[in-house]
Amino acid sequence: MGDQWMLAAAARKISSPFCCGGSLAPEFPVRICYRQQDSWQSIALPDGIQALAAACSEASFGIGGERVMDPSYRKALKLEPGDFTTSFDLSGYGILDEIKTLLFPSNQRVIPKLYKLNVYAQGDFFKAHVDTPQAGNMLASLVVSLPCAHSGGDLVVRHGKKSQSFSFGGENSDDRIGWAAFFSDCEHEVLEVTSGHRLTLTYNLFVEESSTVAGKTDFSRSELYKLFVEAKASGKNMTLGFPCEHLYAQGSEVSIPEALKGSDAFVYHAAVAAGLEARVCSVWSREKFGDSRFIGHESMLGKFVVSDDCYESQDKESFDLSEFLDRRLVEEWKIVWCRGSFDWNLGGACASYGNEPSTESFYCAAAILVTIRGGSQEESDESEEKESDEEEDEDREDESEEE
Ligand SMILES: O=C(O)CCC(=O)C(=O)O
Ligand SMILES: [Fe+2]
Repeated sequence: MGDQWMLAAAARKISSPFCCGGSLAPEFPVRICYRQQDSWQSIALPDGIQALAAACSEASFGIGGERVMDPSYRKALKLEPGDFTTSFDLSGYGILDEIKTLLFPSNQRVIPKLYKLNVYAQGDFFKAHVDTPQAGNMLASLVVSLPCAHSGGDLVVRHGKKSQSFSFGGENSDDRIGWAAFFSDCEHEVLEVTSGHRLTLTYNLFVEESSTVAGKTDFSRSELYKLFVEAKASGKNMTLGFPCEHLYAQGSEVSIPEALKGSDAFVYHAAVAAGLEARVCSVWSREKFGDSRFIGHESMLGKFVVSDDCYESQDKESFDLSEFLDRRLVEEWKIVWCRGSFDWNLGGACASYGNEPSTESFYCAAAILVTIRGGSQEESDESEEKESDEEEDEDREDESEEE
């Protein structure tokens, strides 16, 4: 089916950002009240940063289930939310509205939870990691850099082959607030602070379940939507598969479509807007957790590809999940993958470097499956067989073209 390449091309054209940021001048000095042993101290930034730093403790991070203090990977100071209060009011500056517009095209309700205060002094940094999902509905992270003179300490966020830097330091860093938000599965790092103090508040951004408010983004203006409409009118029966660009928290307790991020949400909503049935499947490996099965079953994120079945490799050593996804799902479930060459990001970030230790929460690969119901079942079986033969041929052709 040639259409699948057109659908793939249209899906690739969706340019939904994976991060965003900005800067603003606070109307009033930002105050911080922090606990110092048995008393509380108050400072008005940018003054008092040395004393605030002295009240902080060293910041840890997670490798798998372990909490690690390793100054060669992360060197920074922290205060827990219970140990400080601040006059900085996130809702007062329109930052969340901007994040919602750019990162949440399906208009989910976003709830920020203050996570930490961090001080990065000269020579401090945080190497590449992803933010450990605190729950399935934690989709993004927000860093707010408070007024404090410093240089260096850029935040670099990566998503696939793309990368974006946010620089809060340099001139005016003592009287401006800088911020950056990104989907938490995107790898990011804080480069070394070369002078002064980089003072940040970090927030986890959660979406509220069943909070999608229709009408903000018009999905029907996209080329993808038009192709979905054509596919629906074609009378064919088939299931189109779109590998997700983002990773998703395993065991997510949020139901679709709220849990979807950026361009993945766009694909889902364009299909639904075209009157098609869309669902999300996800795949993960339990290998690192003492159970070497590849499992697919019902999840709150949506239906797994393989429903309640467990897929146990006959030969665990040679089991290749990418192969499984690419070939067996095409052969057995007749999924027509709409994508160019795709490197399944099989939760590469899972259970490795996180900002928190966790063996329970990790990210997994996901795909959006769009079902087109056209003719009768008999016709559908025939056409599916034919489709799958043709599409395998095309797949092979495509691969050889790309090589
Ligand atoms: O401070 C920043 O820009 C990012 C910090 C971070 O990645 C974290 O605390 O997990
Ligand atoms: Fe982080």
